[in-house]
Amino acid sequence: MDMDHAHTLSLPNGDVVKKPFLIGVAGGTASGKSTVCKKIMTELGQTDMDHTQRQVVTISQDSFYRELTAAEKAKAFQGLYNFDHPDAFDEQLMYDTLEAILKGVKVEIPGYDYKTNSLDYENKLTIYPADVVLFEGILVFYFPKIRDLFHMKLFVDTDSDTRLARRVPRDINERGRDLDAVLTQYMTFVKPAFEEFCSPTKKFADVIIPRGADNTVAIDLIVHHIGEILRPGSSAINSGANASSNTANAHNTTNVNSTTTSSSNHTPSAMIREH
Ligand SMILES: Nc1ncnc2c1ncn2[C@@H]1O[C@H](COP(=O)(O)OP(=O)(O)O)[C@@H](O)[C@H]1O
Ligand SMILES: O=c1ccn([C@@H]2O[C@H](COP(=O)(O)O)[C@@H](O)[C@H]2O)c(=O)[nH]1
Repeated sequence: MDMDHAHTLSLPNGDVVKKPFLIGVAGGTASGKSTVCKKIMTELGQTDMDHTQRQVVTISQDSFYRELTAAEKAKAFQGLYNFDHPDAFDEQLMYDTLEAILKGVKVEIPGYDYKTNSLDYENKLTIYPADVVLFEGILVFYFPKIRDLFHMKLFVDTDSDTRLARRVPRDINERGRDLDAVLTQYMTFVKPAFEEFCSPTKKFADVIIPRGADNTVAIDLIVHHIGEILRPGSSAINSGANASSNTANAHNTTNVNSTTTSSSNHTPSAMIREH
């Protein structure tokens, strides 16, 4: 297979397929990862479009949870299963799937049913070769081999009180949980695992988005950058944030403020790392 152009791959049989630009979107639970992805897709004009025609698609890391045994499911119903530990995910399947996507192969990904804690093969998502693939989840930067596949890495940085305040009603209203189980799971697993496994991966991000989807300045900047990358003839895919140069220096950041004044007291709209 020949990687002869920034946006396409030439197959040995002469076919040319799209070479997607892969973006990782990490962040704590209920930080707004899905909402940020939706906003990016909307701003790139991808809503109200047949999914086979989409240039931008979003995949959730939750589609790569390992299947639970009956005993594990019984624990999960009481909030006593650790879904926030890296071992809860099928790392190899995640890697193989992203590799296939990067090769322009059409893949099928199951949905995830939070009410039954299981993969949902009735609601599969077919990923057709796309220009941009967003892969979102709490631990998408945790696994080094997977981290190295991303051309761009975003971290949605929402404070833990706000995340908990969002998670409780979401899990009760949308994920079929009761208050006791939500709080038990949060205090026993979610919070400690965030500190141990998710939060330390923030240093790998190219762009940190404080306040998530509320941060329209950061989202506009990201959308503009993606637009530049996708522009025909652009060489941007091979520069800047790049899958082959994932040695982001945690100290090498530029703060982009939402206001024109640059007082150090302002929370930055986005922190863009320079490579
Ligand atoms: N900026 C925001 N303001 C208010 N509610 C939000 C905001 N962003 C997300 N939410 C809500 O918080 C919950 C979690 O958001 P979601 O995007 O699903 O987070 P994640 O994908 O990180 O788990 C959802 O119910 C969503 O509607
Ligand atoms: O069956 C499950 C699977 C996952 N979870 C929790 O979901 C979050 C990750 O999803 P977000 O949308 O990023 O919040 C993770 O913290 C798991 O604890 C679950 O409760 N049950």
